[in-house]
Amino acid sequence: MKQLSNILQDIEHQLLSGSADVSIQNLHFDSRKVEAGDVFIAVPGTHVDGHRFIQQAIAQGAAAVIAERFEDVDEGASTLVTMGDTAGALGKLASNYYDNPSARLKVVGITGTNGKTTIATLLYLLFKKLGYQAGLISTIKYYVGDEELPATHTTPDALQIQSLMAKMVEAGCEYCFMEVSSHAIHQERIAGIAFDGGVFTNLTHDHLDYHQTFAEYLKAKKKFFDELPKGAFALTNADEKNGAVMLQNTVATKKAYGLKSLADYKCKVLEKHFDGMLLSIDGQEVWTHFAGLFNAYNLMAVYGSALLLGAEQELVLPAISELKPVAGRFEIIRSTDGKYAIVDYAHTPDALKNVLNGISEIRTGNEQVITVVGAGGDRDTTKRPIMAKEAILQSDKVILTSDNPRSEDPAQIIADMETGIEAHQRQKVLSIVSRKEAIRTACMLAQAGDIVLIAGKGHEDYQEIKGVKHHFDDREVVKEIFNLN
Ligand SMILES: CC(=O)N[C@H]1[C@@H](OP(=O)(O)OP(=O)(O)OC[C@H]2O[C@@H](n3ccc(=O)[nH]c3=O)[C@H](O)[C@@H]2O)O[C@H](CO)[C@@H](O)[C@@H]1O[C@H](C)C(=O)N[C@@H](C)C(=O)N[C@H](CCC(=O)O)C(=O)O
Ligand SMILES: Nc1ncnc2c1ncn2[C@@H]1O[C@H](COP(=O)(O)OP(=O)(O)OP(=O)(O)O)[C@@H](O)[C@H]1O
Ligand SMILES: N[C@H](CCC[C@H](N)C(=O)O)C(=O)O
Ligand SMILES: [Mg+2]
Repeated sequence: MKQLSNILQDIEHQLLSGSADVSIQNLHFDSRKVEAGDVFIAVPGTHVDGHRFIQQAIAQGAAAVIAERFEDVDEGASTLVTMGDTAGALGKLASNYYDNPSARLKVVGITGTNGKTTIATLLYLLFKKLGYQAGLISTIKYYVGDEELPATHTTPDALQIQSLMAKMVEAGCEYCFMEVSSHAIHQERIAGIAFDGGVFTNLTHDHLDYHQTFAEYLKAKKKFFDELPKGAFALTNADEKNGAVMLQNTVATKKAYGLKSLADYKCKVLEKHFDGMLLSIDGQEVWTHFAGLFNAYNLMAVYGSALLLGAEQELVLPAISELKPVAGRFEIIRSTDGKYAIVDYAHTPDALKNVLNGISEIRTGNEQVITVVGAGGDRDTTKRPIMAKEAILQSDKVILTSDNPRSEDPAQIIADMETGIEAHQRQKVLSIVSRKEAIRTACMLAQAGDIVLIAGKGHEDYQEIKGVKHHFDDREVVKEIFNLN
């Protein structure tokens, strides 16, 4: 059993009352989970301040409470400790609690607006192919070696991260690949992790509801690289305008991948097809099962990271050649009469533009592109009209529909998207609130050879309407319409 003093190691704090030599059970930052013998850490949140729940945690038998301040608190039998920034300390406390698992793993964090899940998942699969045990923390799933666990967040809270990493160490993993979201950086969910590498993909419009301005969003992403330790690598996208900015103040070893600009890891696209691309990576020809130029970038991030982690090029390239697309990322479903549906998780203007670019690159003739797209409720509203605009620019027909409306009125979200449409484009657009009906209509409008892009939900197997998650899977809906299985 752990003592409170064990978890306070190397963290500046003041003991306000009680003893640090008290035995402790579990750590919690949610008072509702506190049981006798646990430690409650009060952190300021985005909705309420966790400091409001200190008395409740004490009443539930907390052995200790760690907070930035105590106001009108009757400590009872609990030890009280104060420290400057509890949100920042949470990860370190948890790391101490689990015997610093990240120091025993090679941890690579991937950040940027788009491509994180793809790169993290492909790195996990690549290192498994190379014969290592690895862990994955990503939007779709968490993996501890081969054990699959449901994902709650792209980057979960600090306690969950450290607990997952402890399980990875226990399962014999050597590597951990994790997505690092801007929310996680801003909320310090990643504090206390000993990173061995950081990867930057790109920075485009998203999450401005949370970060308010693009400059703040950029600052959050950059903080990740600013705080990487010496000895770690910082791998960036040389062709992205914010790529160099990200590494401006890092002490980590700076490296870059790219297709156009000067870079340490270089790539050329030799051939583009529906079922893959032929790439030249550092002068070596590699067939890949990925379509879309953006995936050449993702694969270069994977390749560069693998080499920086010490893997050998002659083993990495053949393994890359065997990798397959990640669930719901440019997933192609073909009907028996020759129509193509592509299910893709593009839920930002830039991702939508890129995925449509990807489709344009492989169009051979007069195929029509019909795009079905919505936008999530309770999320950045400013991206809605821009997403509609991007969809129209590269589609012959667009059906605006619902994504996850969450607490919002789906018709209003569609109306917000419609403001991005110009009068002369109106005849190209249909609005259908039911996502199933929207997909059905698109598939009916399509002729043999045509491409139906179903964007926004990718791997998701639910649709959240008025706070309730209903089972819904774009891929299942398409297969039913195409009479497959
Ligand atoms: C806006 C946001 O990011 N919120 C996250 C945040 O919660 P919060 O700050 O809002 O919590 P709060 O309700 O204000 O409560 C503050 C504190 O009081 C505590 N509390 C609260 C009530 C109580 O009775 N007792 C108590 O102790 C809470 O446990 C918390 O510690 O901290 C929580 C714990 O880490 C997260 O679960 C929660 O994620 C919410 C659910 C969420 O939806 N987040 C999304 C936006 C998110 O993080 N997304 C990114 C991906 C984005 C992307 O790149 O696409 C992700 O990494 O998943
Ligand atoms: N490198 C890239 N550049 C631009 N767009 C991309 C890139 N990689 C993927 N995309 C597009 O973005 C979508 C989301 O990809 P992915 O899930 O890998 O990103 P993510 O960063 O994990 O997103 P999230 O923040 O939602 O977890 C894909 O379905 C594709 O349309
Ligand atoms: N991680 C993103 C996922 C968005 C997926 C899209 N389908 C939506 O619901 O908006 C978010 O939570 O903003
Ligand atoms: Mg992701």
